[in-house]
Amino acid sequence: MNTPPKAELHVHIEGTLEPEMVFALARRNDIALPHESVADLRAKYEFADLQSFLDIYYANMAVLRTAADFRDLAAAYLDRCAAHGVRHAEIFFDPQAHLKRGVAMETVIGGLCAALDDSEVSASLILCFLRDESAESAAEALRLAEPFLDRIVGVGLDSAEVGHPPSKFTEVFRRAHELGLRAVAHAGEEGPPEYVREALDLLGVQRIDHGIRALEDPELVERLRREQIPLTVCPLSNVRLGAFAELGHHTLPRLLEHGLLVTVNSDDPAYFGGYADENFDAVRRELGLTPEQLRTLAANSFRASFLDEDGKAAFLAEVEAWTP
Ligand SMILES: Nc1ncnc2[nH]cnc12
Ligand SMILES: [Zn+2]
Repeated sequence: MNTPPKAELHVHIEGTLEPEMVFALARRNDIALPHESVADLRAKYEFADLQSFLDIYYANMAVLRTAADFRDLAAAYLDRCAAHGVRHAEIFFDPQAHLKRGVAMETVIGGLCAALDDSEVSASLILCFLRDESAESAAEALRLAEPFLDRIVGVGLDSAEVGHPPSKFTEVFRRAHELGLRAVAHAGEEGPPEYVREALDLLGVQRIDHGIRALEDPELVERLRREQIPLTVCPLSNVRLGAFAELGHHTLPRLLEHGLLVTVNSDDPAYFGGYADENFDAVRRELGLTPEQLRTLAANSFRASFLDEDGKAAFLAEVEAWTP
């Protein structure tokens, strides 16, 4: 599979927890699992919607206890990036899901950073707030992260979308901006186009994660085009969570035709059947994207990143030099 060098801007590190690692960490931490085998666990990865995925995603996370667990998780993801042409990664993590289980912020960030510091892949961390938890809980997570702000590039917003509009988190995003952090938010994955507008206008985000439902609102599409707001689209995720019946029905080509700054990402690759390179290959195969469109998607990923201008230029030269 030959795909261009790329950045991954939408991956949840907890979503890279492969079933084999669930079992290995359960053994290491002496945790009993309600699954007979790796195959038994994997057989449960049939999702009707976002919530049915989130239920098992949060349950599996219970095996992550120590800094070494978080290090090993991130190291496995970054090794895979290095082997498959992901040159830069901006990695989401969900600290509230760990704090709740008694795992300290320092354990989570310390473990993840041990892997980042050891990797040849350029990488940074984005702290996500869980939108189905309270705004106070999000503010507490940000407060606990303040000693580690030099290790975090930005904040994000994820988990169950419908019924949890961005407006709920205006105050904590205001605080994040005050602390000098960048901001992104999941919006328009299952939620309405209005949530995309709120994320832009109330949270001041620089990218929209998913954003696929924006297409229902022509004025919003025009704004996304005019302002070149990046969308981090996750094709295999959208199919596995039921937004599209099959990949051949995905609206990625329409987003590109509208002139939007679209990127392709994996979201939760251990659950959705493919890492970033496999998402690139799948859209090439199933949507007939041309090598030049793949090059555009890869160039967009660096343009939309939080790298500095020199960093972007160096990676963009690699994309330009790629031969299909
Ligand atoms: N696709 C997704 N949407 C919202 N929250 C998530 N957390 C992990 N994956 C997610
Ligand atoms: Zn996501």
